[in-house]
Amino acid sequence: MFNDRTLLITGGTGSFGNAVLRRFIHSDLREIRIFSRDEKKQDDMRKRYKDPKLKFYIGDVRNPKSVKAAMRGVDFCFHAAALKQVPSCEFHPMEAVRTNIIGTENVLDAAIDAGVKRVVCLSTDKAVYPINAMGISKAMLEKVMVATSRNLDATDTVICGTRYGNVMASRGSVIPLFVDQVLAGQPITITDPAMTRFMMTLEDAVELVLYAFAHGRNGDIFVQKAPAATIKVLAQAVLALMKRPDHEIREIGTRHGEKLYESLLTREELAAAEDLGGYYRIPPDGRDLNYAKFVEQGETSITLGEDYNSHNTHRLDQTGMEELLLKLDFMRRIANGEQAVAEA
Ligand SMILES: O=c1ccn([C@@H]2O[C@H](COP(=O)(O)OP(=O)(O)O[C@H]3O[C@H](CO)[C@H](O)[C@H](O)[C@H]3O)[C@@H](O)[C@H]2O)c(=O)[nH]1
Repeated sequence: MFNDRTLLITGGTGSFGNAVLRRFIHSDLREIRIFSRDEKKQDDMRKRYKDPKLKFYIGDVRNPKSVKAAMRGVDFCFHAAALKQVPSCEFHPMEAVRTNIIGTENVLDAAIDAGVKRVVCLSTDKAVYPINAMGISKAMLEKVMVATSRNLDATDTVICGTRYGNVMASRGSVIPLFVDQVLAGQPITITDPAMTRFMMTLEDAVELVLYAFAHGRNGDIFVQKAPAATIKVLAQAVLALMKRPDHEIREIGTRHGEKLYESLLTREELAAAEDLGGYYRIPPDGRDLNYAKFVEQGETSITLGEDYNSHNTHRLDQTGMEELLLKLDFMRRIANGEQAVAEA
């Protein structure tokens, strides 16, 4: 699939980078470059994989020089470096601007200059109708990606993107939190029982990026269709698997910057998207900067439909949620009464 080429993963020490490595360390890639700021995590990875194919680059997407140096000789790039925490971006929005927006510009510029063949940028459902600084900065990442992709005809580079929802049981997320609360004998805290979230595994996220890698044209954004569940059903499913169905559940209310449901496609995008079965392809807007088209003429089709969101997608009941949870190694261990640590 990779044909003896070199892959660079920005933010490669995170859970996505690790999932890619678990899958492709023994593939036909010649070299995998891990680019991140985190010396300690790079060292842990070096020890864990012990593979000469892996090369480590200390750097920061905010620093164009460091990105440029790592990009030389690269064929493919997965751009996963980001500030992802909603609260920290909310209090430090300019940090999100520097990493998620300017950092993306730096990565794309360096990739184009280095003649990288394919770049896939990772975004999130929180970028759709964004209400918090993290989502807004990721929406701008997408805009930077699409705008840059318009000018690539004379180059060898294709850049596209993916959007995915919450990764189930990632470290610091709600599933390991519920598990810890049960094990500590504390009530499970749920924000709003009716709140819904898309449910995706880390492997789903890797699949989606590979799909984009294989099929993406300039400016495309790919979305995976995914089921969703209410937080109440999620809590009940976790308790059932831990054989503690009567454990106390406490409602704490919606947190700052949080939505009742997440959207993966706006209705405007859904009207233009290509349905590929398990995925949607959102093509870039092919119009040029002709203000008459933007300002004086409209389209009626887009006002009729709905967006694609975690309220109107396939809804899991408790049994479905339990089945999905059991696909996670972490949750299988917990259900067996073993100790387990959530994915980084
Ligand atoms: O004590 C809690 C904590 C969370 N939730 C609910 O569980 C769902 C998922 O919450 P997570 O904290 O697991 O995930 P978020 O959707 O809030 O976002 C998380 O994933 C994002 C990436 O998409 C960012 O990394 C973000 O900072 C991180 O919190 C939400 O509906 C939330 O309201 C509860 O019911 N109880």
